[in-house]
Amino acid sequence: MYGAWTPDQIRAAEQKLFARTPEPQVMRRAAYAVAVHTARLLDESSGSVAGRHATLLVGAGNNGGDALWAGAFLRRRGVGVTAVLLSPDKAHPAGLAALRRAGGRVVEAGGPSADTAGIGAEAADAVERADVVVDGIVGLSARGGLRPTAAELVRRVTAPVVAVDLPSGVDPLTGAVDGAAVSAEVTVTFGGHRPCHVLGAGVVHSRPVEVADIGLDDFLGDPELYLLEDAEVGACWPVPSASDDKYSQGVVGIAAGSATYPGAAVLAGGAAVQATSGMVRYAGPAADVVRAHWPEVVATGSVTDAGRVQAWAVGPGIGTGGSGREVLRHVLEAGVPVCADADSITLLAEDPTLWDARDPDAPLVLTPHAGEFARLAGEVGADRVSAVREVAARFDAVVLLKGNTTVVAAPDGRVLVNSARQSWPATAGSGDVLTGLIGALLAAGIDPWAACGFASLVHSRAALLAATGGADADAVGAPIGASALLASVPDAIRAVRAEAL
Ligand SMILES: NC(=O)C1=CN([C@@H]2O[C@H](COP(=O)(O)OP(=O)(O)OC[C@H]3O[C@@H](n4cnc5c(N)ncnc54)[C@H](O)[C@@H]3O)[C@@H](O)[C@H]2O)[C@@H](O)CC1
Ligand SMILES: [K+]
Repeated sequence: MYGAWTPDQIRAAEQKLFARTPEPQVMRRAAYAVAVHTARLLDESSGSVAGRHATLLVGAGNNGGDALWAGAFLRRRGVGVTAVLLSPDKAHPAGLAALRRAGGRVVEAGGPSADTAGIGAEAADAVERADVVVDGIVGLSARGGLRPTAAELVRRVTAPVVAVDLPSGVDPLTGAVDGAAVSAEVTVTFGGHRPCHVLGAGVVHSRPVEVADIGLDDFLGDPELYLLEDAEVGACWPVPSASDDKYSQGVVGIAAGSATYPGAAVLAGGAAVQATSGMVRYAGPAADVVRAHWPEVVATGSVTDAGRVQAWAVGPGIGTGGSGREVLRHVLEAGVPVCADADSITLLAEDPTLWDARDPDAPLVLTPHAGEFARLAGEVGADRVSAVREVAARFDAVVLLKGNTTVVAAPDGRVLVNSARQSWPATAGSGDVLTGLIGALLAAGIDPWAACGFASLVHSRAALLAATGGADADAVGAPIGASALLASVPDAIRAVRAEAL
């Protein structure tokens, strides 16, 4: 897992770092990393470094300082450098002096020759002929969308962009974009990810993020967010070993579907079958249909006569009436980890006495989409991380909020996120598959918070593989249904396990 820290956490860590290493030296380290990645991008995109032209978009603070120092380093590589100052009187003095000493040009964004859009001729020309642009407009102190001049300059950029710390125009904390924002070919950040690199539109605007070491690691503390890596999911995914048998990997019970809606039971049960080698029990009125699709599932007509299980997944398609409520109550009383999804969440929101049925020692996982979350705890709002963290603590449950970026909060405040990169999982029945994956991992004894993260990563990977026919993340895809997603689960598990080798 790797972490993402908020601007406040980063600033606090930087203050501790500056007690040991002078700030100007830290900035030069940061700027040098920016210069290295800018030279690499120049080489990749225009075939050479020396003789090429880099244009720096320089804001009023230290983000601009990084860009100016990076420009000075690029000058040593024979790159022509022009700094476009958005706030000439506030541009970082030392960085400006360093760039000038190194033979860089400095122009104002506006100035007397400004056109109707407020852009001066020299600035327009610098953006026009850039082979690469370094975005030093704003970083950790960004507030709101880009200001008009910055937005107009960014609109005119056609060359590839290296974003310093984060793409300007993206909210550092939520990743939200309100109006214009830089789209970077690469983002160079310092010490660790920021939330905006992994949340909302920020994921797309940041593209790959390179984390430069500026000596911050010792001072960062626990991150605001954790991110899973494929390799660790692959390393932890339960697979049978010599000493295993059909019981030892955990038996999961699936309480889903109804006679009228058997599909959810087939998808959730199938996902549990594909996820691990443990036995899968199904309990509910869709037993015949489930048996027909998955003969390995041990199916019974009701939860009351289902055998022992190590975990339950309950909810999809059970309905929000009396029978669904009794199924949920029985499962909550079973005293094993429960993944409650779909109708279960609506039932829990409508009937608070159901919480009393819960065995206090048995972990509960809730997997709402935004609508179910709202029923349970009100509208999510822009800061999804804080909302999910608060609800997880309130209900003493692991809460997985579905979305393009899935947010998983544990009752103790730990939050992990998984970005689906594209939106292929947004299809009917997709949630039923996720529930089956989570249930199987809970039965295998995986920590509920981690189980949600692992399942979410494999689920989004399966969707991508199904949509692109097994190609890589940026390949062209086609819309999929949940059955295709389910069919790609084994490929997704193989893919992440292969990364672990
Ligand atoms: N303190 C340090 O020495 C270090 C800081 N670092 C750099 O410093 C940056 C933080 O610098 P600062 O805190 O000085 O502030 P920024 O450089 O992030 O922002 C500068 C100014 O831009 C203006 N601004 C805010 N929102 C804007 C928007 N939407 N559009 C246009 N302008 C906007 C504000 O006046 C703000 O003070 C980091 O992102 C990082 O790049 C790194 O070099 C690491 C070392
Ligand atoms: K920036």
